[in-house]
Amino acid sequence: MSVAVHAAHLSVRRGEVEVLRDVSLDIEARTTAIIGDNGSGKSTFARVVAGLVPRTAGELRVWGLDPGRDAAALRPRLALVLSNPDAQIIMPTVAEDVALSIRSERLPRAERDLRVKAALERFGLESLADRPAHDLSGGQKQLLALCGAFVRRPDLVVADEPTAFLDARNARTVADHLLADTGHTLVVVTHDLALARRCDRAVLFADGRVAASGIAADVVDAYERALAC
Ligand SMILES: Nc1ncnc2c1ncn2[C@@H]1O[C@H](COP(=O)(O)OP(=O)(O)OP(=O)(O)O)[C@@H](O)[C@H]1O
Repeated sequence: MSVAVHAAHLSVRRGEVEVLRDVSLDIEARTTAIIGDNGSGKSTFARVVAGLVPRTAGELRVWGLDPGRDAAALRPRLALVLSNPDAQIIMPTVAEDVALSIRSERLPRAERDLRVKAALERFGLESLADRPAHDLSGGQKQLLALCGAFVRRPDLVVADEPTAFLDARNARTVADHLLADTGHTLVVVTHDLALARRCDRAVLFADGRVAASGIAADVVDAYERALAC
C-alpha cells in the first residue's frame, strides 16, 4: 500500500507555542487513529495534513504532494470531517448541500443528481433530501457531513473527532461509515477509544510529539494503562 501521509521532523508553531515537535511518521494503513490527551496536538496534525495550518519546519507529504504548496492538486483527493457538523452545512436543503460538494466537478446535471441520490441512499438520508439541513438532528447532520465528504470519492478522509457530539448509536453508525472499505484511507483524530480500536493502526500523541505508534489495539491498550496510573 502506498504512503498516504509522510511526515519527517515536522514542527508546527502557533503563536509562541510549538504545538507539534519533530513529528516523524508514515501513514500507510487503510485506517489510522490519532489519539492522546487534550492539547497533545492531534487536531493540529489533522489540520496541517489537510493544508489548513502551515508547518514551521520539517517535511510533510500527502500522496507525495506538499499540502502547503500543492493545495489545489490535493483538494479533490482529500475530505475533512469535523466534530461540529453545523460548521459544514452551507446549503438550505440536504440534497443541495451534498450537491455543493461536487459542484467543482462540473458534471452534467443528470449525472450529478445520480451521484447525490446514491450518496444520500448510502447514508440513509434519501427521505430527508428536501428537508432544511439545519433542521436535522445532530446525528443526522453528522451523517450529512459524511455524505458530503464521501460523495466526492476522496482518496484520503481526515476526520477530527467525528463522533464527539453523538450518542452511542449514532457514534457507531458514523464509525461504521468511516471505517467501511470504499477505497479511501482514513485518518481519524478521536477520544473514542472504541473507534480507535477498530482502526488498523494508531498513533499516540503526547505534548506535540509521537509517543507511540503501531497496531491500534496495542497502542490503545498502552494509552489506557498509562491513564490508569
Ligand atoms: N491557533 C492557535 N494559537 C495558539 N495555540 C494554539 C492554536 N491552536 C492550537 N493551539 C494550542 O496547541 C495545542 C494543541 O492543540 P490541538 O487542538 O492540536 O490539540 P488536541 O490534541 O487536538 O486537543 P483536544 O483533544 O483538546 O482537541 C494546545 O495547547 C492549543 O492550545
